[in-house]
Amino acid sequence: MPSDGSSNKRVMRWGILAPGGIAETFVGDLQLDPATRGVTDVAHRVVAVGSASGQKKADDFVKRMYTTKEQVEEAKAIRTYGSYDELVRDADVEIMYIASPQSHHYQQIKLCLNAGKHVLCEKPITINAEQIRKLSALSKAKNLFFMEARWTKFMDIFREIVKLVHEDKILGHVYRVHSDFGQELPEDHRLYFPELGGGGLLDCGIYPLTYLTALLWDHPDNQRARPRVTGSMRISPKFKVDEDSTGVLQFDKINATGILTVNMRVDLHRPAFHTIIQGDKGDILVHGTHTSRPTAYSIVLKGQKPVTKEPHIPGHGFFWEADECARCIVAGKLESPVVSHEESIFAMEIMDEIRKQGGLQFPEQIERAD
Ligand SMILES: NC(=O)C1=CN([C@@H]2O[C@H](COP(=O)(O)OP(=O)(O)OC[C@H]3O[C@@H](n4cnc5c(N)ncnc54)[C@H](OP(=O)(O)O)[C@@H]3O)[C@@H](O)[C@H]2O)C=CC1
Ligand SMILES: O=C1OC[C@@H](O)[C@H](O)[C@H]1O
Repeated sequence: MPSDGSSNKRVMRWGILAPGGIAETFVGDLQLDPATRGVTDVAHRVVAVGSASGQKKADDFVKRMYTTKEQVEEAKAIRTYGSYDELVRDADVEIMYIASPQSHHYQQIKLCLNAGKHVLCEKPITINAEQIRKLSALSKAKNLFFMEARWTKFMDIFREIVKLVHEDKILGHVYRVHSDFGQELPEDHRLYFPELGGGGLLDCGIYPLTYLTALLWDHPDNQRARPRVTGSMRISPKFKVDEDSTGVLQFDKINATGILTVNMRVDLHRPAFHTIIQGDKGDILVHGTHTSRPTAYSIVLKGQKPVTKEPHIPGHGFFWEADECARCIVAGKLESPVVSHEESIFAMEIMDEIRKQGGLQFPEQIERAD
């Protein structure tokens, strides 16, 4: 069956800008039949792919991603381009998925919005808060939907954990959330290049920050009151990016502390948990190879046997954010309440503050917001 399934569904027509590593995972998820996740109202179809490295790279991407007999048939209708300027002029594309390094997001989001396309852009949305503030205003002026691809927030398991804490209050008063992202990376990885917006904080720190934001900043009693922030960074003298960063967020209104840690030299979280939520009744430990993709959680209440839950994830998990984009666009919404512009701006303000205290500045050409 083609990925758009039955004709009753609203099929969103996607353009893929920068077909690299993560674009493969994203398109792989778009190809899954929505019925496998119980979705019947929306579906997805890639209609165009554009690579700045040449049309051949876009062609190769399509060949690699569309391999079954039905997919090969579907791929015949996909247009490929050797530049982003040509891609954004494709009149059939409704929404653009931007999958380039963060250094390029600001300019490319502007390109897409100015061409009249809705936008889903990979995380971290920009290099700093000034850039995302400007993009938020531009998307509203253009009447276009725009969202940071903070996919973790759309996962069923993530929503389940937040519900247990906020609505069911199973941990009682939450005093502390500590979330970590550690991964050992080779020194030729893009995260070792400041001109690509490298370093641990922006690229991986966004996930621990997502947990702190959902659980504490968005706690019903906190009402998005701003935390006090203390930041610390160990910047590599050789690579000029942060290899290890910490942010401590004090939420005085709810008497709670959020701690985010990130590291590019050691896999801190394997095989244990990466996030611990601690209340006066016990803890929730969140597991998964990556903090971005929680796969299980354990509830450890005082005096009770720990209980571990591991819900089935029917794919990688990117399709949920894609479904949200489709539904918002159909409903005429310019942003999603799940990853709002306010939340993306808040995250970049926290990152700015940690970088200020830690002493990390990126090259001027990627910090500018003009
Ligand atoms: N949601 C998630 O789980 C993940 C998200 N990400 C995010 O996705 C984005 C892309 O990451 P990833 O796929 O690993 O990146 P890649 O290194 O695979 O690059 C992706 C594409 O970006 C363009 N690109 C790469 N290097 C450069 C450069 N030096 N200058 C200009 N353009 C470049 C190329 O596009 P072209 O072919 O057009 O030249 C390339 O195909 C990042 O923002 C990252 O944070 C990354 C991993 C996981
Ligand atoms: O978003 C991400 O998640 C997985 C990591 O390996 C990657 O560096 C990061 O960009």
